[in-house]
Amino acid sequence: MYQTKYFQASDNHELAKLLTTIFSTSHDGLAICDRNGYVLLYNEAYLNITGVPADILNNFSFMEQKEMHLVPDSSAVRTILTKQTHSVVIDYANGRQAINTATPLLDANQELLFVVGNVRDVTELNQLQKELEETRQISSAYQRALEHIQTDGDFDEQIIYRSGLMHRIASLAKRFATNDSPILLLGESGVGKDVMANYIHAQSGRTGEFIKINCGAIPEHLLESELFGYEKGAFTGASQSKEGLFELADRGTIFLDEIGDLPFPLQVKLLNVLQDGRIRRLGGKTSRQVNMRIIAATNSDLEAMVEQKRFRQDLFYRLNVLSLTIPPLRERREDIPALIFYYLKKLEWKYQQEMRIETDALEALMDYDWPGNTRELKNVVERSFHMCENGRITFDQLPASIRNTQQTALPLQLAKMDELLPLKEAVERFERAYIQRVLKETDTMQQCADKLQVNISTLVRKKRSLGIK
Ligand SMILES: Nc1ncnc2c1ncn2[C@@H]1O[C@H](COP(=O)(O)OP(=O)(O)OP(=O)(O)O)[C@@H](O)[C@H]1O
Repeated sequence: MYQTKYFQASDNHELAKLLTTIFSTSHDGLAICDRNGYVLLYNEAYLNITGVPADILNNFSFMEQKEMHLVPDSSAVRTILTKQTHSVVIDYANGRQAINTATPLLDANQELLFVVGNVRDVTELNQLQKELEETRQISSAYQRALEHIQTDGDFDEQIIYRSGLMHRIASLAKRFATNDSPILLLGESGVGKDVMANYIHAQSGRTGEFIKINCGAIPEHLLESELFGYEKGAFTGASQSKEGLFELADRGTIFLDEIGDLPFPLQVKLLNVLQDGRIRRLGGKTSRQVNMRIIAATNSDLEAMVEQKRFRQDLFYRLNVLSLTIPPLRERREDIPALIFYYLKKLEWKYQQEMRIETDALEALMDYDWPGNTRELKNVVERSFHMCENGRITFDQLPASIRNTQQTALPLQLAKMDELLPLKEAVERFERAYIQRVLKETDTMQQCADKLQVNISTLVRKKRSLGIK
């Protein structure tokens, strides 16, 4: 301590008052204990930073608090044992992180009188550092997404990915693109089969058109004439002849989406086209050669359909020469931020409005399982873009299904428990997980006890018996 020549405390009372003011207004937590670790004095900041409730400090020594796992560590305990100054970084149960320093005060015989503990909250500092790091990562993801968008040009033909898994699939697609064999694209709805088909066509160097038809969306009797075309008079109403989609796709690509819905009679016809590359219009007498690439896609289990005799085995083998399975988004989570930034960028350009996404919102989007895959993600980003205020997408604006991922995780995990346990153990597991979750969501033990509607000593006992640190 430094003292100027002007300092003169008139008596001990005045000095005590001065020290009390310093003690109670300090932003650092301060706690003084005796040689047995019993707390003698502490300030408000100590309670706020550590989250240890006053009645615990008043009744339990630092050793007992550590033993009961009320605090993860204690520099005071180390100082009592060694009579040396100790500093430790502690992550308290309330989520705060602090540098906890204990200094011994020794008497003339080098015996320990008191330990002075100082707790400096570094949560915000670390949080700022973490956010800075995240912002750096986000902006580099942004940058990479932008570079990708800029180099590949047309927005609508983009396949956005960052995962190694998609990288391998896209490389394979690029290799497949250059030959003429049929390609079968498999994967859940919304994973990007359509986008992949477009990409393959764009990479193929084929000069003709990319023609898409959804085999499940057109009634059977129309589908045949759509695909093969017809000659004048082929059926009532055929007043003129018309080219079919196969012919239109000459020198290009035809994309048969939902191939599993192709009616059985048409499956034979498609097989013939695949075998000889020739088509004959309805009512036509001659067939003509077409040079088209066939890409088929489905989210059904075609092999199961073959077994159930709902899909021809020979056609399945013919289509399945080159197949690509696009994994669901939840199996390639690195793609999620890249897709989010890609869609945000598109919207920013369209609406000429800058948009930022807060870290916790981004984290929630990355944790979510996306049953509707990229299609669902695109809709969520678009909805959030329009709902947000002040150019920031926040966690609260996300759909409830995404916000609740964390909350539903616990019952789901329990639902997935396949071993049968004695009831007592099962209840204990649940209690442990539940208390840990509420501890995470609250700042102090008191708040946690209030949420659980138990008193704090019950909570302390439970934590101890369940081995919660
Ligand atoms: N890798 C990707 N990059 C950019 N956009 C994507 C990507 N994957 C999917 N999308 C977008 O997600 C939406 C759904 O994709 P797509 O229609 O290709 O899925 P799908 O697998 O063909 O679905 P379905 O089986 O229902 O037809 C589209 O708007 C598409 O632009």
